[in-house]
Amino acid sequence: MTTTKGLEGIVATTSAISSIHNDVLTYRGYSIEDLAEQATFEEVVYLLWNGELPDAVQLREFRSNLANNATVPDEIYDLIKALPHQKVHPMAVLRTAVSALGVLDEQADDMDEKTNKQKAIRIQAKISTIVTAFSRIRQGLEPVAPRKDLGFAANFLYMLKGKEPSTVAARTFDKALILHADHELNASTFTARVCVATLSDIYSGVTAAIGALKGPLHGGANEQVMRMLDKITSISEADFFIEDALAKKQKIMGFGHRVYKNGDPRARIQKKMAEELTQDSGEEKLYLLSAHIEELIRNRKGLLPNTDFYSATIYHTLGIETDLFTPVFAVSRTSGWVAHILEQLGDNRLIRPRAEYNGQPYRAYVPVDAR
Ligand SMILES: CC(=O)SCCNC(=O)CCNC(=O)[C@H](O)C(C)(C)COP(=O)(O)OP(=O)(O)OC[C@H]1O[C@@H](n2cnc3c(N)ncnc32)[C@H](O)[C@@H]1OP(=O)(O)O
Ligand SMILES: O=C([O-])CC(=O)C(=O)O
Repeated sequence: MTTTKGLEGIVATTSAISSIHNDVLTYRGYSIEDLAEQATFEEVVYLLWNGELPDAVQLREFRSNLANNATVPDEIYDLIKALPHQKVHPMAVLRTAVSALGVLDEQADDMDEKTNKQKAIRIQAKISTIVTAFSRIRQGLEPVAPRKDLGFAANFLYMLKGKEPSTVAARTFDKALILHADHELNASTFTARVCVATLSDIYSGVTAAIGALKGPLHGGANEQVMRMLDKITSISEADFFIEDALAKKQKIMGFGHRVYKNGDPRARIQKKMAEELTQDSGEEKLYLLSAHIEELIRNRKGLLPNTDFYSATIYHTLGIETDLFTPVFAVSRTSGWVAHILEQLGDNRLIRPRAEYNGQPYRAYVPVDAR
């Protein structure tokens, strides 16, 4: 048996959804650069789930399908209100609420492809409503109902703030969602696939994936990046802060990657987005600090930023609360999880690897009185 710690380098499945090859990331064969520049998030979700970009009619229908399914049942609002708002992490709320959506969906256990795709639409559409409702409820505000005339990205920001976002904000957020939509066999996607490969339902798969995304070595890193940036109040402080963290053998959040060793292509796009957005909004200080830290870590450790690093600057500048950064990632990545769940179920086999045993050798049982 061969084993590598953390399954590094192990090819665990075939997949036709996204590819990372020579540090180039593609979704269904389209480069992430082209999609981020030219597509909308809805087009990308359709692409991930169906294998092809939609034509104009298909896109219109898909958009209205999402918009028509964005309202959540009252039980979800009641559940969110009943949770201890000030103490609980929004990712824990999201995990609980998506699981509850499954409880309330009478078709949760219908496993045919058509019904699974309808449930996929329902989950993708409702997840924005859940995240934004939680944010408002914990501030003592009423949740804002989704609007049918807004695109997915604009609707999220509208439900969060209660007012329509600017065109720049909506487009920047749309692009950010595209960049996070899928990423081959990352930890949360693998989790989703393992879960549904037992023939468990799609809600269980997404709930399990949310749990895996929450951790700071994965999606949770974007929140930790912002917490770090908040602690460093000026560029002149950054050198000391980073040196100190490295001396203490702490990991610098938003840097390093299991697969990319020459840099994450998404981070390059996000860096430019962060620069433009912060210049536009007069918050350039945060971008300049981030760029300085990137330079420091590159020189000190040879490490490059991953997709979580500049996300922090972008989300913060868009006015998103820091602990909502990872839920925002989940809103986008749901599209990838669902694509992988559908692919897994389309040609399923139970996922059950082996463990190389390194415990005690075979030994005789000793009765409790004799121990
Ligand atoms: C969307 C995403 O999930 S992107 C990843 C988000 N996560 C983060 O940003 C958290 C910070 N980064 C990390 O912890 C890691 O780089 C990971 C988890 C992303 C990848 O981990 P692995 O492939 O297991 O690499 P591993 O943790 O073994 O690191 C290899 C070496 O680089 C160092 N290293 C890797 N990342 C960092 C970092 N961010 N800061 C400091 N040192 C680092 C490790 O300490 C280790 O050094 P050593 O060989 O001297 O012990
Ligand atoms: O692929 C990974 O290991 C982590 C990552 O970048 C992602 O999920 O977007």
